[in-house]
Amino acid sequence: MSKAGRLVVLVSGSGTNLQALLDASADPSYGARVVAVGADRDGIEGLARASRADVPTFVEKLRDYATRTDWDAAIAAKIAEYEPDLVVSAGFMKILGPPTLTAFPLLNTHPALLPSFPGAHGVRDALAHGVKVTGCTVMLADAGVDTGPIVAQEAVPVLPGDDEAGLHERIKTVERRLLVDIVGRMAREGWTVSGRTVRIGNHTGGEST
Ligand SMILES: Nc1nc2c(c(=O)[nH]1)N[C@@H](CN(C=O)c1ccc(C(=O)N[C@@H](CCC(=O)O)C(=O)O)cc1)CN2
Ligand SMILES: NCC(=O)N[C@@H]1O[C@H](COP(=O)([O-])[O-])[C@@H](O)[C@H]1O
Repeated sequence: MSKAGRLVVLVSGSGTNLQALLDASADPSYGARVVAVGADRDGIEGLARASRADVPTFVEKLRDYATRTDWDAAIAAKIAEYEPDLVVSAGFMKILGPPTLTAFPLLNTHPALLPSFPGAHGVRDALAHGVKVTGCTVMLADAGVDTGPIVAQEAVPVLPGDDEAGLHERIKTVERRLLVDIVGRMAREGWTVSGRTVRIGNHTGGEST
């Protein structure tokens, strides 16, 4: 059974999911704390949020490395410096390779109901398809793109006149609550993975979370 007290959170943008985790971890009973924040780019609000919270940060830019393999090795090594129990991808916009995936559990949050609309533009793609219901997904990442086992999902209605930004903000309100809940439960209760089923705690019933 895995536990998740030490979190490294990876961001690429505004970091509102990160901020929700920082706020939650201020309560010692939450059971997890953000020990570092990493990014693939600098000058983003997510890094500023970490600095304001006195959390160490690091940036590993793909363009600084000769190959993607070199970048994969570098970001995995940087993550390892902080000895995380769980890495949380919260708006991190790079696919992570085997050096990270084989060393740490990677929890990812995605603004669509996987397996629908995977990838970097889930909200845009769902809206373009004309769905009436979308949502968010928290999953354990594997080597694929948003193909890992699903931990939790929550639906969000698409409203008439929604544009991508407005729908995404509505999704993020739900997503932040879901991510904070799941990370906290994983940290306090641990989790197991059996095939595509993730069980948090010692549940032996049919539920998957
Ligand atoms: N091994 C994995 N790593 C990551 C996953 C995953 O499922 N497996 N999820 C992503 C987050 N994500 C969706 O939730 C996602 C983010 C970005 C992309 C993507 O196509 N990225 C491109 C570059 C895009 C850019 O730089 O703007 C790329 O990596 O080449 C797909 C899915 C986090 N990591
Ligand atoms: N496919 C990855 C992806 O689209 N991730 C999404 O980026 C947003 C980041 O918001 P934040 O930086 O304010 O937390 C979140 O909605 C997250 O699900």
